[in-house]
Order: sequence, then structure tokens, then C-alpha cells
Amino acid sequence: MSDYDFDLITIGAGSGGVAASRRATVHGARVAICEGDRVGGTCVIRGCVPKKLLMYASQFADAFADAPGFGWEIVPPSFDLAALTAAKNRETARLETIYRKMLADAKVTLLEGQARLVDAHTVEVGGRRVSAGHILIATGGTPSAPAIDGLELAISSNELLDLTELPRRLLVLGAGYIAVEFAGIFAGFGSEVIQAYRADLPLRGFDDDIRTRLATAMSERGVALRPGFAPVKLERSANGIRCTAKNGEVIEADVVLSALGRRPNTDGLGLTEVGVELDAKSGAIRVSPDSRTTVDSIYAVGDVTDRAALTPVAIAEGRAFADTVFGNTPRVVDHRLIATAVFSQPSIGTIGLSEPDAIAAGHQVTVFEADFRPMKHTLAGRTERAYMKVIVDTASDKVLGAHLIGADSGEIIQALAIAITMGATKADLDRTLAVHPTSAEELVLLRTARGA
Ligand SMILES: Cc1cc2nc3c(=O)[nH]c(=O)nc-3n(C[C@H](O)[C@H](O)[C@H](O)COP(=O)(O)OP(=O)(O)OC[C@H]3O[C@@H](n4cnc5c(N)ncnc54)[C@H](O)[C@@H]3O)c2cc1C
Ligand SMILES: NC(=O)c1ccc[n+]([C@@H]2O[C@H](COP(=O)([O-])OP(=O)(O)OC[C@H]3O[C@@H](n4cnc5c(N)ncnc54)[C@H](O)[C@@H]3O)[C@@H](O)[C@H]2O)c1
Repeated sequence: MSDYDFDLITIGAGSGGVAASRRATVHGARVAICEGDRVGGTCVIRGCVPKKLLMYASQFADAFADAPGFGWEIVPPSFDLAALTAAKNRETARLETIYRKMLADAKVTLLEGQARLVDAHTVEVGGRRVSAGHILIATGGTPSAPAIDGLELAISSNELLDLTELPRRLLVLGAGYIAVEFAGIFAGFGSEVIQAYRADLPLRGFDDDIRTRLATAMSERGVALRPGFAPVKLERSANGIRCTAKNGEVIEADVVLSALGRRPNTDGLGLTEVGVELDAKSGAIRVSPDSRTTVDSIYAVGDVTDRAALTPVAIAEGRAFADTVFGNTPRVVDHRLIATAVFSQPSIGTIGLSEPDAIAAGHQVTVFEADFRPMKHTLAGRTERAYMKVIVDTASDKVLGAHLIGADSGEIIQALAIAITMGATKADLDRTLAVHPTSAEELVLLRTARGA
């Protein structure tokens, strides 16, 4: 028995913190977890889960619009955001109860309150001091607020998820995951959505063939895209909120969503005081590949380290930490091959290198692509197309990246990710029998290289 109260104190009961804490108890560690808000963290309470529930709700708009093509007669449907928000709140409350039970079942002590480091082994939380051999920082991130005059008039995704009244006009600022997902969701609900962003296309860093098709699909679905719009000022107007761009362009809306990125939650934790270094630019905790900070007894995982702000990554980092420190099985998470989905409408699934990144990494590439109208859209009368792109290393035939946009891409990419993580070659895709009739079968029917 050590002199410490616990073997591990985790700060933050979100995706990474809960996963690490539970895994540490499997290895016999005595664990406490501190949480200053709701157990479950961003993903469960104000991120992935409620967002996906809202996305499902939004997709009924497509179903109603498509149904007459399949013989259904639809009386004009109506939508009640207050009813949806209440249902969503019930579900997140249910999940929070499950998370609390999971911690209790694993014998993880929950210490409620904002935690702060006192020294390399001591944490203060809820007016009490507790000590541990190791401390894990898993405090996640929070919406960032760049220096834009009057930005406090805008709301973040946290508040948008709790609206009970549908805005007639919604202005979405930004073009990352959160911006495109919520622009699509609220357009489906029936709001007039304008999405304004600095770049030419949404989703910087994604393959350009996906970005251009997303912009087309969003515009066709009624989201008014305003590229080249760098917001500098928000102010109240007679009819709502007026947002002005650097070039003088003005957009007016009833509600403005600021989706201008997220920053690591490090304020007030006492990190630098005990010697934990932060990255000067991002403010994230600096960690080694095995999640160790600049203080030996303190580790950090998840969004607070700004490696890849995704739930499965936070969970994997948390478990790898626990296995390394308490399970005598040193291992690190490979951040090079991360599959991800953007729940835009239509959704995007992607893994591996984009075409420019593959070329920049020194690969000679062969590109295979399929651009087609999904079968369901024929009777529905939709013009929207689906697109799949597979990037292959010409010399080794290995698949370097796959990029999909179209219905169910967020689902399809998970199965493809298994093959690509195993090192699949294009020949492996070619010898796989198709599942017919599906959209996903196009992935094993790609015969002609682009430009061939
Ligand atoms: C709108 C939205 C949608 C998203 N959708 C997806 C998605 O579809 N798929 C996906 O993979 N990812 C998604 N993400 C990202 C995902 O939610 C995060 O990557 C993930 O939650 C990170 O987990 P974490 O453990 O690092 O932090 P978090 O889950 O943020 O947990 C951190 C916890 O620490 C607590 N905390 C902070 N400071 C203290 C303190 N001083 N004392 C005590 N407790 C503290 C917080 O209250 C919080 O509960 C989304 C994020 C947002 C905002
Ligand atoms: N489906 C998913 O997996 C999912 C969904 C939501 C969020 N997330 C995670 O959360 C992270 C954060 O998402 P996000 O959308 O908030 O951030 P992001 O970093 O993806 O996008 C931020 C956007 O804000 C813009 N921006 C930043 N500062 C600006 C300024 N001063 N003026 C104008 N524009 C500015 C950027 O150019 C970009 O378009 C994502 O990177 C992702 O890892 C994942």
C-alpha cells in the first residue's frame, strides 16, 4: 500500500477520463475521478450523442420529401423543437445515470467539483485535498472565442443543442465539423441557414474532391454558403443580430452559432504552477507519445492534448495510459490512421491520406473514384450524387486513403477502416465480392484509374 489516498486521480469524467479510470481498476488500481459538471463529458452530454440525435430528427425532412416518389401521400408535417430537446435531454440524463453506475460498479470514487492541482501528487476538489501516485488530466475542450467584436451575442454548440424555439434565420460561423453538421441539421428542421466562413470551401484538411461535393450538396439542400467571409463584428439590429465581415459584407440572423473551433480546458487547473508545460500556440498540454506530461507523475489524454479531438481517440489514449502505467503493458496509440465521419447531410467518411497529402508524403498515387446517383434517389427524384475515392500507392498497391460522401458514408467507413488498418491493397478490394444492391459495393467495383 502506498502513502497516497489513491493510485490514480483522474480529472474529468468524459470519454478519456472514464475509459482510463475503469481500465486502471481492472489492473487493480485504486482510482478516484473528479468531475465539475455532468458525468459523461462532452460526447455524451453536449457533443456526439445529442448531435447525432438531432441529426436523426433532421433527416425526417428527407424522408417526408422523398416519400411521395415511393407512393406515400404525406400530409404537411410539422416539427416541434421543444419536444425534441426534451426527448434528447431525457436520453442524455439516462446515459449519465449509466455512466455513474459504470464508475460505481468499477469501484471508481467520484469526487464532484472543479479540481485543481496542488502539487505533482495532490488535487484539491470540493474543498478537500486528495493524493495519488499518478494524476491523469482529461479535462477536454471548450468552444473557443476568437477576438471578434460582440461575439458574446453568438451561441456555441452547447446552447444550440438546448434551444426550444426554432430560429427562423440561423447564421453559422465557421466551416469545421461542428459548423457543417449543425448547418445541415437546422436546415433540415426548416430554418433558413446561412453558413459563412473564411476559406473557399468547408472542412479544411479534408480531400478537396469531398469538400467541393459537400459544398454543392449543402447548397442544393438550401444552406446558403458564404465563402470568403471573415467575421469581425457582431451587433444587435432592429430585427436580430447583424454580423459584419472584414470585406464589409453583412449578414443578419435571429441566432448566430459560433463554431470557430475549440480550445483545451486548462484554465484554473494549476498546471504550469506544478511544472506541466503547455503548447505556446494551442494552449494544449504537451505530452509524449505515451501521454506523459513534463511532470513524471502527471499524464494527459483526450482533447486537452489537442492530438485528434475525437471520442474514440480519447478512449484509446486513456486505455493505453492505464495499460502502460498500471497493467505493465506499455503501448501507445497510433495517430496516423484515424477513421472519422462528419455527420453532414449527406455524411462523409474518411480514413488515411488525402490525395495532396499522399503526394506530399512522397507517394506516387493511383486514384480510383466512383461518382453515382444512389438508387434510392431515382424514385425520390433527388439529383444528389454519392462519391467515393480510393487513393492507392502505385508501387505497393497499398490503399493510402479512402474518402466517401453520400448517404451512410459515416457507417460504411468503419468497415472499410478495418481493411485499411490491416494494410489492404487495391487487389484485396478487387477480390472482395460485392454486396448487391448497395452503395458500398462501389468500393469493390472500382476498375478504372482516374486518367487511365
Ligand atoms: C458538438 C460536438 C459534437 C461532437 N461530435 C463528435 C462525434 O460525432 N464523434 C466524435 O468522435 N467526436 C465528436 N466530438 C468530439 C468529442 O466530444 C471529444 O473529442 C471527446 O468528448 C473528448 O473527450 P475528453 O475525455 O478528452 O473530454 P470531455 O469529454 O470533454 O470530458 C472532459 C470532462 O472534464 C470535466 N472537467 C473539465 N475541467 C475540470 C476540472 N477542473 N475539474 C473537474 N472536471 C473538469 C468536464 O466537465 C468534462 O466532463 C464532438 C464534440 C462536440 C463539441
Ligand atoms: N463528427 C465528429 O467526429 C465531430 C463532430 C464535431 C466535432 N468534432 C471534433 O471537435 C473538433 C472541433 O470542431 P470545430 O468544428 O469546433 O472546430 P474546427 O477546428 O474543425 O473548425 C473551426 C472552424 O472555425 C474557423 N475559424 C477559427 N477561427 C476563426 C476566426 N477567427 N474567424 C473565422 N473563422 C475562424 C476555422 O477556419 C474552421 O472553419 C473537430 O476538429 C473534431 O475533432 C468531431
